[in-house]
Amino acid sequence: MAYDSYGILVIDDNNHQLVASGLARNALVSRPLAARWNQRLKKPIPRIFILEEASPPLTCALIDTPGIGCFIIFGDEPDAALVEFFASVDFAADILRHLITNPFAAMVVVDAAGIVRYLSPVHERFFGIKHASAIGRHVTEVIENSRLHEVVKSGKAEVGQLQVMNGTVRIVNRTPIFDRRNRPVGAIGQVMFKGPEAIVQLNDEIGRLRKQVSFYERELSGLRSRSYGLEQIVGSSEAVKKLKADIIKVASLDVPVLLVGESGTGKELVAHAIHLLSARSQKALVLINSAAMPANLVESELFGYEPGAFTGADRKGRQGKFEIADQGTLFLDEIGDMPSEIQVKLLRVLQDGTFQRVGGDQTKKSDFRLISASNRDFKAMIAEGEFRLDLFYRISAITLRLPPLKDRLEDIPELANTFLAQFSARHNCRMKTLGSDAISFLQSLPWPGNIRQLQHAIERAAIFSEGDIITPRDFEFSGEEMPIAVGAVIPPHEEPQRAPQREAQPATTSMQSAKDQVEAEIIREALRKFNGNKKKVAESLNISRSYLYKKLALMGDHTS
Ligand SMILES: Nc1ncnc2c1ncn2[C@@H]1O[C@H](COP(=O)(O)OP(=O)(O)OP(=O)(O)O)[C@@H](O)[C@H]1O
Repeated sequence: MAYDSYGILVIDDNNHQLVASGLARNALVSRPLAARWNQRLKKPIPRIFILEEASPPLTCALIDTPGIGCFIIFGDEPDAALVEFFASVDFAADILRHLITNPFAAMVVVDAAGIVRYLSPVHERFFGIKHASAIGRHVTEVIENSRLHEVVKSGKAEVGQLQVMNGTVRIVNRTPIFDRRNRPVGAIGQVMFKGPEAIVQLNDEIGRLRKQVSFYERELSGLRSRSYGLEQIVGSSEAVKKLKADIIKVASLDVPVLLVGESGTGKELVAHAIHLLSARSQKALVLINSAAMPANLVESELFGYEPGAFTGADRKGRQGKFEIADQGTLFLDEIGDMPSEIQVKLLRVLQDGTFQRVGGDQTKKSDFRLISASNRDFKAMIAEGEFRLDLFYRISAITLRLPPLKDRLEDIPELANTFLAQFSARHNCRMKTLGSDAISFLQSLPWPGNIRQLQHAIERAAIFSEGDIITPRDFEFSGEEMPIAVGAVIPPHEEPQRAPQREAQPATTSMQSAKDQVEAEIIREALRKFNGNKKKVAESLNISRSYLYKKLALMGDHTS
């Protein structure tokens, strides 16, 4: 059927067609419209709808007054999305009105030539221009820094851009508009007027994130350049000199090495140095901490697993640390905490280098060098049957003993200065120095947490000290803050070493409460490390279990 472009059908209550022009002269159009009009009380007619009965379907609009209906018929293809919107939302017009008059998001509409066709009232007020006076002018004459005319040309939306207008920064969205044949017909600009304070907040947030990014960049470059070589092991005491000489000797021998020493003495640092000085340095150093891992995961972590080996397993299966460490070095930290069933399996791997993945039956081989570490007493563990003697022989072909900090107090100045320099480089701040009284103070302490504890104490003092020179006072607690690790967990039968007496200080009470707080923190940390296992906590801190329970009661622990 050949259509005119438009049609009008006016019809009254008695179904008399008063006007039928254009498309409405065709009975295939007017008849179904008349039928709808006739049924309108039973089935209301939307303001805009598609007349599906016509072929092809036509878009129609209805305007009615009591007794008279006027259908306007559009010959073009119907715009399904628009018609559907108008047909299904009976407050569609209110939405449109809201969009163009919203006081918080002003709108400007330009045509394909960049001429303003509409400017919302809030925008007019903002620019101080008379109502409707912008219409017909090029957008660049009306709106400072506008790019809407460019957006029409490029056809590319610009979202969330900052635009300076009237000396104020606003966030704008610029969107090109296309007709149904995808031809650019104009563009709309939306300006967020609500809450300029939100922009200030956003700016602050961006500034904060930028700082954070640059902090992590510095951290990362520090990590990358960190060679973990011998030079990382700070100290010139005889004990450290001997340790370094031993590391050089054992590194080139391709045999297992066991590192023993209290927590925080630098066992991991030494493992890195041995690996870097060995013939395997170009391959991976794979780290695994048996204590930090739930017992049921140790096996799959070490040996890997086949697809579907257990619930929650990766569908593709996964390589274990042994496989990953092939040709390289495996650092097994806290080996003393390894469950006994895994000890047997580890022994087999160390004997012939073969193993099977969990859930698999294929024998795999890996050639790695084992460095293991522990702060536990192997003699006692073997005597109690907690650690296999045959495994101990296998892992300890060479044993290096790391000296505790209390045996090398002369290294404290060098270590402390290194930590201060690292701290200032990491946080991009001026380096503080330690006064000689602060150094003697640090040298008077027992350091059960060894170098890690010293490092934390130095960093804390660097943060909290007021001046550029750190004094002994800066290692005391401030307000509710934890004091630095002045004391330690001191077994009940031992007397703490006394810190130098300082002026105007309620010495006894503050030292006692400092000691209590330090003990509490160290106990809490150990509880976290050993998942609340009090036997292990007591062992690792070298205190009796009854003393631990007493302390927990004082700390208000109700799990004891
Ligand atoms: N000689 C040293 N020179 C400089 N830094 C050191 C030295 N020894 C240890 N550290 C630092 O002290 C911290 C603890 O060291 P590390 O983790 O190697 O100790 P660890 O003996 O493996 O401890 P744990 O038994 O608790 O795992 C690390 O930040 C490390 O860089």
